[in-house]
Amino acid sequence: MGFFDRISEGLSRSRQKFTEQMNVLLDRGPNLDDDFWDDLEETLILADMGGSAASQVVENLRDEATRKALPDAYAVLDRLNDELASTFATTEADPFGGDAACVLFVGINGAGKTTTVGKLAKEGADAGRKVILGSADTFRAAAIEQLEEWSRRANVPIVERKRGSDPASVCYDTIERAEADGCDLVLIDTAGRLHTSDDLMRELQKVVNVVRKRSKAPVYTVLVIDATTGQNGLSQARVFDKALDLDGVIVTKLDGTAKGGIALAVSHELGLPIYKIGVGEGLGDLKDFDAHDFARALVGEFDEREAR
Ligand SMILES: Nc1nc2c(ncn2[C@@H]2O[C@H](COP(=O)(O)OP(=O)(O)OP(=O)(O)O)[C@@H](O)[C@H]2O)c(=O)[nH]1
Repeated sequence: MGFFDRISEGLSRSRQKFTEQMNVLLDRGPNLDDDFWDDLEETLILADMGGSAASQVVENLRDEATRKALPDAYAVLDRLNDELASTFATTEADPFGGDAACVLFVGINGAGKTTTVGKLAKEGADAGRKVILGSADTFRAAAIEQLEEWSRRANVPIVERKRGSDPASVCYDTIERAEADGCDLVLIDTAGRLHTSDDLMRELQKVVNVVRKRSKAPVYTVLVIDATTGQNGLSQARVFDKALDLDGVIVTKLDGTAKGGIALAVSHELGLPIYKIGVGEGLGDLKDFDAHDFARALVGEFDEREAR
């Protein structure tokens, strides 16, 4: 299955929900009155795209329509994909682009951090990079074993300490070993924690600070969000970003959720790029993020001529 088809299949539930709302909107005819714009904004919000992104998208389309570039609702919906795509935050710096990088994965319990680290280890090793894993999730014994298993699958080394060790010191050791062995991609898994737990967030700040001070390679702090948590993902992102000054986001479990719009909400509101998306549990189920493909998979393709 091709790349776009895989994302498209994953986002089919999000798309179905969106299309149903869109059909209700179009049943009223193609006039661009106030009700149309209000309903379009509501449709975007219902698709979990967040109030900030939804109002920006509607404002831009409304501006274009006023300039007569978009004469009716069919033309507006035909433009929607491009407008959504351009609402995602972008960046030049890509931790997985090939340059040396030290990447810390943070997020709530079960978001998919360990699985994502494992998939990235394999992807990096297959691309000929010298990868090393750090298991700074010293809280859950199973997490250490899980990461060990991924290190075997990807055939990359792992630095680990016994359960209960200080996570910051595991990071320190991982970076030392990476530098000694000439590794150019350091992937560090951290323990899942609720963003509402102040103590655990402070512990994570310490871990991030140690890594930022110690690593010679650029450090990226990446939030892993489970798409199925919907708007809660936006609350998580706000708190993690405030505490850690995030660099970007990876959105997992986009397969089978109707809440794929959360990727846009987080990226737009916090100005964070989406580095990758997870569309399944398997090794090959982590995809590069492409805003146009994502928007197309999220809302479907509206054919203006067909609708007329
Ligand atoms: N369907 C689906 N499942 C995923 C995806 N990514 C991860 N998972 C599953 O989500 C579950 C939790 O993943 P983990 O990687 O253990 O999550 P974690 O964030 O490391 O969890 P903690 O260590 O508790 O913080 C596992 O069953 C994974 O297989 C994805 O993109 N799609």
